[in-house]
Order: sequence, then C-alpha cells, then structure tokens
Amino acid sequence: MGCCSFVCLAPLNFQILEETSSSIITSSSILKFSSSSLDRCKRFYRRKPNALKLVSSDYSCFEVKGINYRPPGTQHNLLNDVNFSLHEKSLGLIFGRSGSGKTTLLQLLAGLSKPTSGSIYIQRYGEDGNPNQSPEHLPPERVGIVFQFPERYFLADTVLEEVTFGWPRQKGGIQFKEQLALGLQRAINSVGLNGISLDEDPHALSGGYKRRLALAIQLVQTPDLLILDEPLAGLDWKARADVVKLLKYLKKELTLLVVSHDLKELSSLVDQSWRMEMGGLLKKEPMPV
Ligand SMILES: Nc1ncnc2c1ncn2[C@@H]1O[C@H](COP(=O)(O)OP(=O)(O)OP(=O)(O)O)[C@@H](O)[C@H]1O
Repeated sequence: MGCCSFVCLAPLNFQILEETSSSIITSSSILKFSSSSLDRCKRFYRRKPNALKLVSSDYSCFEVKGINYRPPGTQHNLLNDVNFSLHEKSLGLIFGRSGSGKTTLLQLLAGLSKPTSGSIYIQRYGEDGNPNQSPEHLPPERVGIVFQFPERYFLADTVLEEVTFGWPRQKGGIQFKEQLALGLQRAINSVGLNGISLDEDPHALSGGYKRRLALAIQLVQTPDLLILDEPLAGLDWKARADVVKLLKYLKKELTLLVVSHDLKELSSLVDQSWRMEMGGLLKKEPMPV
C-alpha cells in the first residue's frame, strides 16, 4: 500500500465529508494523494472507512505497561499485569463485571493511588509508526476524571463557583489565571452550558446539565486524557442521548477512556475496547453488542 501515507490500525471511525482533486477530507483528517494514486486510494477508503487511521503525521498514544496494584496492607493484587495503548483523540471503553477492578484502574490512571509496579506514560510516534521520542511521564494534573454520579460531589452554590472551586489553590501569576479564565469560557461552551446562568445553583440543574457541568470542570485545563466512570448511569433516556452526543463532539479534541456497562448506547463512539476480567486482568476484546 505505498500509494499514500496510511497504515491499518485499530478501528477508528471517520466519515468522508468532501473530496477534492487531490485529497479526501474526513471527519478526522485531510488525506492528500499524488494524482497517480488518487483513484485507487479513494476506492480503498470508500470500501474500508472504519478500518483505517491516517498516520501521515506524528501522533501520540496514551500507554499503560505492566500495571500491578495491591492495596497497601493486603495480600492480593486487584490489578494484574494490565497493558493497553490508546491513540490520541479516540475513545477507549473498558467493560466487565462488577468488582473486576475497572474503577481501581481508573483511579491509578488519574494518579489517585500509585501502582505497585508498572508505568503510565504518553508515547509519541513518527510517520513510520515507530516511537520518535522518549516516553513522557503523564502527571496527574494532565488527567481529568469524572466519577460515577459526579453531581453527588458538587459543593458550591453557583455553577461558576463549582467550576472554579480549586482555583484559589492554583499556583501561578496573572497570566496563568487569564489562561484559566479562557479555559473556563472554552469549557462552558464546549459542553453546551453557555445557555445557563453562571449564578445558577448546580443542584437545581437537570440530570444531563449536571453531567455537562462535571465535564466542564475537568475541561478547563484541557487534559491530555479524560476518564469517565459510568457517564450514563442514573440518567433518563434524553439526558443519556445528550451525553452520548457530547462525548462524540469531545472525542474530536480529546482522548477519552470510559468505563461503562451501557455498551449499546456508546458503541458508535468506541474505537477500542477491553474486557476487565475478575482478578484485574484486562483483555482487548470487541464489545459484545
Ligand atoms: N483499598 C482496597 N482494599 C481491598 N480491596 C479493594 C480496595 N478497593 C477496592 N477493592 C476491591 O477490589 C475489587 C475491584 O473493585 P472496583 O471498584 O475496582 O471494581 P469495578 O470493576 O469498578 O466494579 P463496579 O463495576 O461495581 O464499579 C472489589 O472486589 C473491591 O471490593
């Protein structure tokens, strides 16, 4: 397949939006071709739109290698040699039985507890698919996490206070504060909360808007990885559909890792999936839907 710069990777969805004489514009990238190969490549993309990922430029993956976790003072590992890699701007889903260790893994990834062994990092790759830099440590502040039922943890009396709750403790000068203010504006817009007054009581919002607010809080500082634990749990059908739509939109800009039992509703968004088996063993597996 020397006709253009792509390789087959894990399934990632994109749609062909427009074709020009030398390129195809998709929902995730612009594919450019030499004139001699254009027709062949176009035919190929039309036949296999869900099986390809463009790698014509550098890209990064969030990577987890050999993670074991045994809570201090206990004798059993809750996680056993967990390995996976998630391409940037894609959505990975972890499913599995209750008590298998999914939330435990998310907490490690968010830096809320430390793995007993193993590493978590970001790896950059070049056009050829080989690493082109040393792995980069992923500090906890670059990871956002939205817990299950995040609205239960709302503390403030207004939406604005809820979003800016941690700010007085933020180090940094006026420039950093300005960045945060811009981030706030962007986050509010990106989750569709701009129609809501910032003075509104967060507890008075609808279920779907509470979830949007929980997402906005995590988006202010544009995390490299956004983790969501059961994002649809406890919502009515309308709010669930709204959250699915929002995740689809956020996936264009962010890397998302989701734990959920709601496989059917999320299936159209999922690029890669893993089953967590009892005993904390993670296996790459298509969703059973
Ligand atoms: N600090 C701890 N010490 C000992 N056991 C723990 C600790 N934290 C969690 N566990 C146990 O680890 C197992 C995995 O829990 P975890 O919450 O990660 O599962 P889960 O897959 O997220 O379940 P669910 O789908 O119900 O949320 C459970 O049996 C839980 O009781």
